[in-house]
Amino acid sequence: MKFTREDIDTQELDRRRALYGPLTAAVRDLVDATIRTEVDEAVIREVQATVVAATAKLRAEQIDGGFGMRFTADGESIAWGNAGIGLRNAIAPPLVIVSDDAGLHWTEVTLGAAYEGPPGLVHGGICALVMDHLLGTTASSIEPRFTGTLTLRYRRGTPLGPLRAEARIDRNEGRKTVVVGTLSDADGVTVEAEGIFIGPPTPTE
Ligand SMILES: CCCCCCCCCC(=O)SCCNC(=O)CCNC(=O)[C@H](O)C(C)(C)COP(=O)(O)OP(=O)(O)OC[C@H]1O[C@@H](n2cnc3c(N)ncnc32)[C@H](O)[C@@H]1OP(=O)(O)O
Repeated sequence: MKFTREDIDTQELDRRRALYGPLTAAVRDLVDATIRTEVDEAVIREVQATVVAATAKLRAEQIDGGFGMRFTADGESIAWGNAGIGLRNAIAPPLVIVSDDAGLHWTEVTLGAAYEGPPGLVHGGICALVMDHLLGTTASSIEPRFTGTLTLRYRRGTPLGPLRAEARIDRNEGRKTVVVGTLSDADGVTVEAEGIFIGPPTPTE
């Protein structure tokens, strides 16, 4: 697994956020526009050439493989390639997860055309991505946990549009943390989730 330390201060972190965040948002918008455009063929071909040229510019200098998980000297995590929350990942919705003192974790997100499965509904795998990340973050609120088993019950279709997901720890059993949660639209719950998240063995195990 790729965990690395970035020797940068908060000011530099903010500068990079301000640089890459808008690029990612523009690419995300491009994905949505690509799905929904009705412009004529000549414009499609022109845009394709423009996008190919832009991609070639970005490829002029690249890292090998994925972005990995980086940490600043202050312990702040930089998971910018992450498929759920990555600041530099246009595939990511992106999720912004918040929590309260009572242990509730939640995220409010709008999923558009790029996340469609059945017509007008969110793809089941995308629901799983949202719930895996939210429940995993909840499980990892004290120490890191990996998904062992994720169980989802799709109660009804999840419409594209604004959604809210919530999670809380149900119980801890040694290295295992069981987390439960829901995904909802304005009319109520669409998906129920339960996850068993496993931590690394303690040195004595
Ligand atoms: C930190 C920042 C926030 C991060 C948020 C992250 C959110 C996203 C989370 C993810 O998506 S993680 C990526 C998807 N998951 C993986 O890739 C995990 C792949 N699997 C593994 O690495 C290992 O199989 C795992 C760490 C889950 C367990 O391996 P171990 O060798 O440590 O388990 P072990 O066999 O020692 O079993 C320990 C306990 O866990 C139980 N267990 C093991 N695997 C399990 C499993 N898959 N499901 C349920 N329980 C499991 C096992 O029965 C046992 O229970 P008991 O202690 O009660 O006997």
